[in-house]
Amino acid sequence: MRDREIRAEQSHLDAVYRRLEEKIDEAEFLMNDASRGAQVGTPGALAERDAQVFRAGVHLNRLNSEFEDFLFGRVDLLAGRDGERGADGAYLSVEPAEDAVRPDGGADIAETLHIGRLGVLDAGYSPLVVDWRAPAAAPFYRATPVAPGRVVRRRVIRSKGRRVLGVEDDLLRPEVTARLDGAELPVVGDGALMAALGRARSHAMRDIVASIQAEQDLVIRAPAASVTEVEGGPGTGKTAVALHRAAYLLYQDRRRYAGGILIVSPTPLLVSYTEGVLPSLGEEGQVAIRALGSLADGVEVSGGTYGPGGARGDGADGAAPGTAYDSPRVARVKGSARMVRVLRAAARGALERDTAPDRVRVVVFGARVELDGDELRDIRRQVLGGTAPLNLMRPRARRFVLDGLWRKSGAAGRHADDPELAAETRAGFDEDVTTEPEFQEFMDAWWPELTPRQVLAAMADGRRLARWSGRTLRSGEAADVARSLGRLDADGNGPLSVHDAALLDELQVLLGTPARPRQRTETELLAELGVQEVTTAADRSTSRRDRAERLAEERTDYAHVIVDEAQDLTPMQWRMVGRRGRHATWTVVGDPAQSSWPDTDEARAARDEALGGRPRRRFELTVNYRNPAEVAELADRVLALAMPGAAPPRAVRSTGLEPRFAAVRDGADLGAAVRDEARRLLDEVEGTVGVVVAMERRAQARKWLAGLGDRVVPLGSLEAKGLEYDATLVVSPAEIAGAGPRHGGSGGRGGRRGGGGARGRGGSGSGGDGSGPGGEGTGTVGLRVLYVALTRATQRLTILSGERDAPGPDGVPELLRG
Ligand SMILES: Nc1ncnc2c1ncn2[C@@H]1O[C@H](COP(=O)(O)OP(=O)(O)OP(=O)(O)O)[C@@H](O)[C@H]1O
Repeated sequence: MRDREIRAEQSHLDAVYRRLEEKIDEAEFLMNDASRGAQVGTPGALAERDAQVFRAGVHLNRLNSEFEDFLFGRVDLLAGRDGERGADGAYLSVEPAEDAVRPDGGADIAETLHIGRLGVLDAGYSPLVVDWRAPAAAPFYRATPVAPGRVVRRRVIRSKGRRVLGVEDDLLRPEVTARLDGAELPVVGDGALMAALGRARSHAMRDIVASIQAEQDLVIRAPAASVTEVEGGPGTGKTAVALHRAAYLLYQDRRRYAGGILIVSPTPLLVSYTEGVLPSLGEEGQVAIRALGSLADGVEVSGGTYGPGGARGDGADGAAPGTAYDSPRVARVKGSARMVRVLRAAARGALERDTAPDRVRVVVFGARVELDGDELRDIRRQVLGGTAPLNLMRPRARRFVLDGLWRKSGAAGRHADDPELAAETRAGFDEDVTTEPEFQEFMDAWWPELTPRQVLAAMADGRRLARWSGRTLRSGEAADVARSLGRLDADGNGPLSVHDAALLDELQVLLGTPARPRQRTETELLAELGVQEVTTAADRSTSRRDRAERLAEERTDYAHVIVDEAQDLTPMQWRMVGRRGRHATWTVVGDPAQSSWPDTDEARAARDEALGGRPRRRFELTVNYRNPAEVAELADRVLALAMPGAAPPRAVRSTGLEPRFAAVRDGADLGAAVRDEARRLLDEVEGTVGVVVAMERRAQARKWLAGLGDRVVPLGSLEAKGLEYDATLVVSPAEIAGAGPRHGGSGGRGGRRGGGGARGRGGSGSGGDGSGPGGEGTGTVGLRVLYVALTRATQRLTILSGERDAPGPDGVPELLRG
């Protein structure tokens, strides 16, 4: 029966490809026609022809990129009555017509729809394939056995290129005996979801278009007008849903989202893991996936990542060049909204450099005129009374200095009785002064145009930073921040941390960018010389492309902003991201239980400000598609410590493979044990193995695992965020959670401290005591980081304990004993 069903789907797929080939032939004909170029039609006909060429070209591209499964789904439907449609146009409750099912339980299939990555119509404009994002495709995702609507059978089709490889059916109305074309409706296999979940993982995320679940579909198709907030535990598909939502929004209203969709990801690792998904969904341009450290203009924080709760070190631990890591203490200060005040003072303070001249002297109208230090300070104070960005205050400062010089020049009183002559004298005075190179040099030194990097570099001077931060920062905090910036040279060049990026972005706003005279283009220059503009179509298309690229680079305000792992954004990062979406609608996904930021109240306020006053729709995802139940059960023990009362997501899969516990005792070699355990996992799974260590052990871990091949990935605990591996080796839970040695063997469970009462997953309130990994005791932040580490595995999990974990005789570390 399976073979017969595969053959039936194959013949449908053949028909789809035949139709696509016809379209491609048409497209090629039209393109050749267009390139001959000479035929002139009405503007409307030309526009129509362009649109056809474009659409056919899109199909051609899709086909050429050889999708694994162009066609992936099918639903067989009972006859229906006109159902209600939701705000997104999708049917909400399409119910069968009254007489669709006969009293004896028999029924006929009235309609069959095939679902694919793009819509294809046959020559008579009936759908051969319905685009997965079209409202008509919604029942494929939303129907459940509890609320099947018209769907009798849902089929997932597995195909590669032009070949159908398999089919998996879900029977949603088992009580109905349905017939299709006179024969009983066959049902093959036992569901596609499990097959998808069991697949080996690679270094790139896959789309889930064939198996989106009902609660996920509600988020993907939620109306865009408001803020869509999604919470859910690890593995519930938040990242997957966010990516599919971007594709859905573009499909639904391409014109509106021509302003671009921005997806903000916490780490460059997660960006590279996820960036292949959108092209596979048929969307390439218009969506920018950016890591938090790369949002600010011209700033590129590369390499792995770390969150605010987190990493320590100074970039000397093998991280990519140009990357710096802030200790949790420094990160916590740099991420705090208090920095806004500090940066404002620092930007102003940076004007007063040690090298700034303390007088200006010019020779004008044959006399020497001078302003001394006090006079200049008065002028500066007066100018700074305004609220404009500092660099934009320069013309005002220049005018005030000229006024000061004028008043002292003695020329000011001349021609008091002749305003015209007086004005002429003043103009001559200004021209004489401003054309003097000394004056220009003075202005550049006394009120330089500052760059954000220069101000950040100026903050490396602990004494000055302490002055600028006044009472906003405690003196220890200012000293810590200053020390962390010591790695920059005077112009601010040097390794930046992800937190520095948000500071630079804020400084850019405080300083402003003076308008520069636009460079004239070559064409404009030629036109001025009287040469007629002569361009070819190729020139025009190049310049259009250049313009598109330039726009993409310069874009700072998006139509829709999607924030992944939103629980980790610091207040300063929320300000930075908020600036990119001042007029945007938003989708924000996250999990408070995985947050590595300690000051949750402050972050919440910054988040509220960024999202603005738009109405919010909240969704919760409740099913864990990543972890087998055996792994999830272990992770839930840590969740109970990190967030007592939080409901863990429900794992849908069981592998029968319990996590393995191993321990290194009596000073044995930890590195050798890590290598052995990683090897063992490599033998046991087909795909990737993630080895998660405390942040300070990253460089060591890289050495331990050298030579084991690229299926093994060493990761600092905070770098693991959002990622997944077939197998995970978690090295020393106590180190990852930042449990102090005093917990070792103390008998009590270190993690209880700071738990803070029962709280739902979406609960508000201060979520931690702030001691992060590497801190003095196990704080809730550390436990949340450990929770992330324990929830990365899709198949197998090994826990390797050291002395600090106080493992029992069975190797189970103290923190994980139930
Ligand atoms: N409906 C689905 N069908 C098939 N696979 C799914 C489905 N939903 C999620 N998955 C898979 O489950 C895994 C976890 O998804 P994802 O990374 O989006 O979860 P997450 O909620 O972002 O997790 P975390 O909070 O840990 O970052 C991925 O491999 C994803 O492809």
